[in-house]
Amino acid sequence: MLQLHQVTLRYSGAATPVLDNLSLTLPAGQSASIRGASGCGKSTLLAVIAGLAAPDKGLVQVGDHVLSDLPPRDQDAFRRQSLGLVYQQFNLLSCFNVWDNISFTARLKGNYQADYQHKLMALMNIGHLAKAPLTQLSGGEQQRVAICRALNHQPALVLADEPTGNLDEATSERVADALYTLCRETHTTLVVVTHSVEVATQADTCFRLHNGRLETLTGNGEAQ
Ligand SMILES: Nc1ncnc2c1ncn2[C@@H]1O[C@H](COP(=O)(O)OP(=O)(O)OP(=O)(O)O)[C@@H](O)[C@H]1O
Repeated sequence: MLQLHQVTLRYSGAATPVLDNLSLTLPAGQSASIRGASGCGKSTLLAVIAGLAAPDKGLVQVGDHVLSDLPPRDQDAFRRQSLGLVYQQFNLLSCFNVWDNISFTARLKGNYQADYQHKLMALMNIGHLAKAPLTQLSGGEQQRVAICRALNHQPALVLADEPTGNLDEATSERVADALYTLCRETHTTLVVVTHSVEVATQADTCFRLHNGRLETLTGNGEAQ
């Protein structure tokens, strides 16, 4: 279960809060998509859920953990164990090849399984790139490496910021399908920020972020 309770965040110097008393309940294993105008606060919301940005007020609860109640070291451990993050800018390690980038977090967590990694890479159609240096990859290929890395340690919650932003329409559809299907199969809670209607509408609940609050467009996830 992912729960946000009356979360407010205002960046210093901003006239209004980017998140304004925002609440959300998403049952474990369900997926949610978040759309909204550029600059409305979608990436900020993901950063708050991940505990990477502290709200001025409100609580974020992932499973049994209220992140802000944990000391910093335990927050880091929690992120390593339980979160899979797909960043807009990929944040891959350019000194490693594709295989080692994808295995990195799973090795840190101690649940690296080569068979599972092969499966993920095949689903994302990058199996042939295992030995390739990152410098030889297109933006779309790097994006799929980043998605595999986020899923490989089998986290309880995956947060994906524009996971298909660099992909053509056909590849975007395939990658989004694989992401949603894998998360359903593994009972992983998934939050996807996207501008794509096609990607958004595959989620169990579709939200729009507007004026600092979430509105439910379709599905039965709860928000305010
Ligand atoms: N660290 C920061 N300090 C101050 N303002 C910030 C910071 N990060 C983001 N902002 C501002 O907060 C607002 C929301 O930014 P955010 O990146 O969350 O929007 P977004 O909805 O993800 O945008 P996009 O769809 O363009 O990626 C923007 O006006 C942005 O300029």
